[in-house]
Amino acid sequence: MSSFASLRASRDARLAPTRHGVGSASDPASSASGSATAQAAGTPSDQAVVTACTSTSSAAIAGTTTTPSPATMALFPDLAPSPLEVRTSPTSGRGLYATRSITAGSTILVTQPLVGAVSTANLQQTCSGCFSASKKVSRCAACKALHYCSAQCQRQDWAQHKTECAALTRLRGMWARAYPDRARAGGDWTQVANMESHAKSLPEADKMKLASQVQHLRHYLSAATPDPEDPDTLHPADMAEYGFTSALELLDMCSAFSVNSFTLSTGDLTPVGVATSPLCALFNHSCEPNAVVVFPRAGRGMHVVAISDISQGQEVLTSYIDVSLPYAERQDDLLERYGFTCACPLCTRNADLGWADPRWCLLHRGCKSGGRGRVPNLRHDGQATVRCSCTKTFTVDVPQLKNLVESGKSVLAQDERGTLDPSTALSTLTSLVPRLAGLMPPSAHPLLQLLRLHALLLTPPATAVQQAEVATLLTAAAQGARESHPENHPTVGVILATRAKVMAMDVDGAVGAAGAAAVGRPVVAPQGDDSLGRVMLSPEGRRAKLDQLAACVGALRDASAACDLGFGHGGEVSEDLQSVLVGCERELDMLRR
Ligand SMILES: C[S@@+](CC[C@H](N)C(=O)[O-])C[C@H]1O[C@@H](n2cnc3c(N)ncnc32)[C@H](O)[C@@H]1O
Repeated sequence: MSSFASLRASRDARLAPTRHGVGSASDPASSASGSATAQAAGTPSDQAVVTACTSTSSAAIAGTTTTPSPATMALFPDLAPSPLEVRTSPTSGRGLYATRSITAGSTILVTQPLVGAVSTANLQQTCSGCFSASKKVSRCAACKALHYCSAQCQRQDWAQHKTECAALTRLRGMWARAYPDRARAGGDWTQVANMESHAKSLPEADKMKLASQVQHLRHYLSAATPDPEDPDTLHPADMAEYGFTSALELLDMCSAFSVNSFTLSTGDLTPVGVATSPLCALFNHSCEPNAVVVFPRAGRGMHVVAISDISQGQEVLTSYIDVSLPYAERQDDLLERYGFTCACPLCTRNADLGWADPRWCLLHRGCKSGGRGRVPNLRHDGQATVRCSCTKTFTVDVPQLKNLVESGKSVLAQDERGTLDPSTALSTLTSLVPRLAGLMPPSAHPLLQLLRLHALLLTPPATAVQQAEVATLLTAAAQGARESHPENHPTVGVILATRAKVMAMDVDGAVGAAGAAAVGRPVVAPQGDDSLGRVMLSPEGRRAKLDQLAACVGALRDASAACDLGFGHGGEVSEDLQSVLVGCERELDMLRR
């Protein structure tokens, strides 16, 4: 975790170059997005910032004229060895462009996040040093808030954690005194200043939310150094001490962190917090990205991986949101948090009324061409007529559909907040998932996410029947994810990896029961052990077992190939798959002899 420990020094450091004109005329972007100081002072750069923030078209539009941004390049030495350069487009501000052709699966950039923070819900099972998810973490004895997987991680994080540790310790004590019942129950500043902020163009209500965050921050910063004469009162920190001269500057900084943060995730894409990297924040967005930001190995930084071939001069685009969401939700998220309307090819396609987006469509039962129709307006009362891509129409009971979709979203929201009760959720999903699957394909929202959650709640499977059920759920999820994500997206790899590992599990003594289900064979029960402890099988059982193991090996190889491209040839998921694969191949080999 990073803190504001060196804020004052680093702000001082960044003020000098800003005053001497980092934003030169040859680099309009750096003056456009400018420094917080310049914007607050009301220089001409203000207008440029507002223009960039309210742009409504995508950087991905072919033919958009771009200009190089050498001053921004100079700010980021990590860019020098990468095949990327900063250019500015009139529609989306600065962005990163390929200086040579890049093939799918290549790691384009590796960098350490400047700031990383584990979210509250994940604090107790995630190391705040390397951000790996681990059951064996020890908490910081002083603040009792952060956890570490090793003494080494804790030592390395101490320089960052020291000030916040003091603040958290004091805040914990104050909170316990205020709520005794509840307590019993339970870088580089120049780069930061260069991040885009939308503070000035935000609607009033959003500004108020930001202002409340600023107040929290001021209290938090002062908490580490109590007033000796009044230690029980928390006074907001004097931000002038940190180099801020106006409230707007502070709003700007909080807004910039919100616009430029990334989901911090484990090697298998499980979200555990937020990370900020001013360098990675230079990537513009597309809902059909050609690159992804991943954290393939705990503690080894964030990697930007190409998921399709990128030609020289093409903009490298990542996605700021979950690309499997329907158009309306993607647009809402992007407008609310990032202040722009996306006009990427996927969003543009939504205007084609003859196209049923796999993320938001209904199955046309009995359609010979497997056609689908667009989900009607869920505010519609009663039956709605839906046109299938085969041109025929079918009807849908809208209130019933709305009810199912909303129940699904509510389960997902509980899961995101960390308030999900697993046994209640399991019983809800056992009836909800098949009902939704009768109406929509697995690629549609929220069915795709529910299939994954249902499988997760049944993992590790307790019986061979459950094992087969998990494999079936994940087979559907993988099929859905392929349709709702760009090719080679690591999410598909992670689903395939989970499925393959479940198939290879030894449940009820019947190895690869899910593999049996996958090839339509009965589960093979062992007939006992021989004198060497080897499992004995009848000839028929041996043949079935061979098929099961072959199915597992096939699934593991498919997953491995998908993860290779999605994570840039390496990472925890790929390594894990390799070790399971070696075991299954060895077993298959022995059985064949
Ligand atoms: C993380 S920053 C990306 C870098 C930014 N262009 C800059 O100059 O610093 C996010 C901001 O870039 C702009 N942006 C990113 N992708 C865009 C797109 N597809 N269309 C329009 N604006 C975009 C928006 O203003 C957004 O809030």
